[in-house]
Amino acid sequence: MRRIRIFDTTLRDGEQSPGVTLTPAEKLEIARQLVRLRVDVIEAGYPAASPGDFSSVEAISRVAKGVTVCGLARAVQSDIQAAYDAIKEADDPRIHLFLATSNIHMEKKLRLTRAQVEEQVDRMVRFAATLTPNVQFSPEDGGRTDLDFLVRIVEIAIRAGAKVINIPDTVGFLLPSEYAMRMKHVRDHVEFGDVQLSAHCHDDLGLAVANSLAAISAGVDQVEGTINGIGERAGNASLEEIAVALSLRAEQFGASTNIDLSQIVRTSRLVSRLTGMVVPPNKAVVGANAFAHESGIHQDGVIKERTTYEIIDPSSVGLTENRSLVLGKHSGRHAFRKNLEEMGYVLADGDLAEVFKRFKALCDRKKIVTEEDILALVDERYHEDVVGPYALDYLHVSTGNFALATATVRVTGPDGVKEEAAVGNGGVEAIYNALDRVTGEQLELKSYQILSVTPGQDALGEVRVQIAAGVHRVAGRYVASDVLEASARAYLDAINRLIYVRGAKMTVQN
Ligand SMILES: CC(=O)SCCNC(=O)CCNC(=O)[C@H](O)C(C)(C)COP(=O)(O)OP(=O)(O)OC[C@H]1O[C@@H](n2cnc3c(N)ncnc32)[C@H](O)[C@@H]1OP(=O)(O)O
Ligand SMILES: CC(C)C(=O)C(=O)O
Repeated sequence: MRRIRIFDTTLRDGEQSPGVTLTPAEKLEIARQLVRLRVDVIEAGYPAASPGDFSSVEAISRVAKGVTVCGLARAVQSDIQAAYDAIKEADDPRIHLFLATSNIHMEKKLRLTRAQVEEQVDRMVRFAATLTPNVQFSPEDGGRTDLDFLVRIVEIAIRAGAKVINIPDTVGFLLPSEYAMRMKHVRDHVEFGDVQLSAHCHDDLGLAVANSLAAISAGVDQVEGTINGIGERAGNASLEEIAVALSLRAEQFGASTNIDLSQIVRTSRLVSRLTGMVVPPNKAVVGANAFAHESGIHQDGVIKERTTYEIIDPSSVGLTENRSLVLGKHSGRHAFRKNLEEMGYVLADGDLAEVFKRFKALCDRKKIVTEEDILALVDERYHEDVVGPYALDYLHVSTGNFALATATVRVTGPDGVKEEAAVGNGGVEAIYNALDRVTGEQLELKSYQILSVTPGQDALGEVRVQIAAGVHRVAGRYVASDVLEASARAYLDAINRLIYVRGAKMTVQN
């Protein structure tokens, strides 16, 4: 059986989702989980994009062992050099460079002729190959590139030293049969030798996974995608869907992957929490309803025999019942550490002590502490690595059903401690008006969501917000047992990230 290599670009193309800004510590945590998931390649970011991106990719290269770590670069020397400098300590560093080859991109965006693009591909792939033997080249918008020209470009890239050729359907335009034909055509018309062929699909027509699977049937060696299908516009191919489809229908594809399917649900939840991108309930494999049966006939069938209506065994993708851990206010550090290890988290002593302290505080407020509660506490630890300029010291909200709500906040910021009060139509609006006064920011609240981390009246509430300020759109989130406190802190988190995105200094502990 052929082995398909899984190339994860959650940290690069996934982070290109509007509103998603991951901190270096959050990226590192996702990378660690991708190693547990056993992906073959982690595209860790775009090192030339910013100093923050560079240092995240560098940190991931040092920590993510046993996988290929890849950095993206335009076909320009400075991007390629930055990519190499960031990944050079990885076990297997890969430079991924791209240059658009469709007529529309060459004429309107790059303003280059075909001859110039050919020359630049040749020169830049050769340059990348002087830095590392593991060079991947992508003719961007390969899905809309003239086929003869595509063949020509692939020949040039291979001759110049590329070891992986990725043909992206950058704008998600192709149908599965067309994408498969394109892959076959390239393979049939170019001498590949041991060079790998790769697929990279976008979901503009909802066909990213179908196109990726069609490419596998057509013989590609590698597929690229993201966890939960996040990414530019409508997103990328969902890696978890591809991995499960390949596992379930291995005979039809004659292919398998190295993915540890039991890590899928955990990975999906981590990515959703850290990116703030909620997984739709009806999403295949990882949606909340993916294994829920509503109608009587289905329920009857599943009770009699699960496989009447379930083609995937939920436990195979790591979906275990939310077991209530036998952990409470009388539990000690050892039991807590052991439970965390069973969930896949191995924390350093200092981190463990911090999470344990929060766990004890939570036990005072909550009767039953579940696995989800503890995962939320662990995630919050990473979350606090964003040491932006603003921190909430004090919050008081007064609200009812027939008067304006009032909120008083005290915030430590770049100019010291400030206190403000404001009114609003509800508690949250009052808080946000007060925080706007404290920070002096002109913000537009684009979205606000409260999610219950666990069931029950004493559940932890997670608030996710998206704010816009000028050209920037960023997300913030916070988990707390009080939703008004979570609302305030999520908003401040978004403001801190906004400042980070604008290039302000941020302290991060790796
Ligand atoms: C399909 C994809 O997902 S591609 C990856 C997308 N990811 C990103 O863009 C990462 C984040 N990007 C960034 O931080 C910035 O865009 C940077 C640092 C890469 C470049 O920033 P700037 O130098 O300010 O350029 P800007 O983004 O405005 O414009 C892009 C320039 O690169 C050129 N360019 C675009 N693609 C390529 C390429 N593959 N190789 C070489 N040049 C390219 C454009 O033609 C344009 O050049 P021009 O300034 O001569 O017109
Ligand atoms: C950089 C390339 C591979 C890309 O992301 C795309 O074309 O969608």
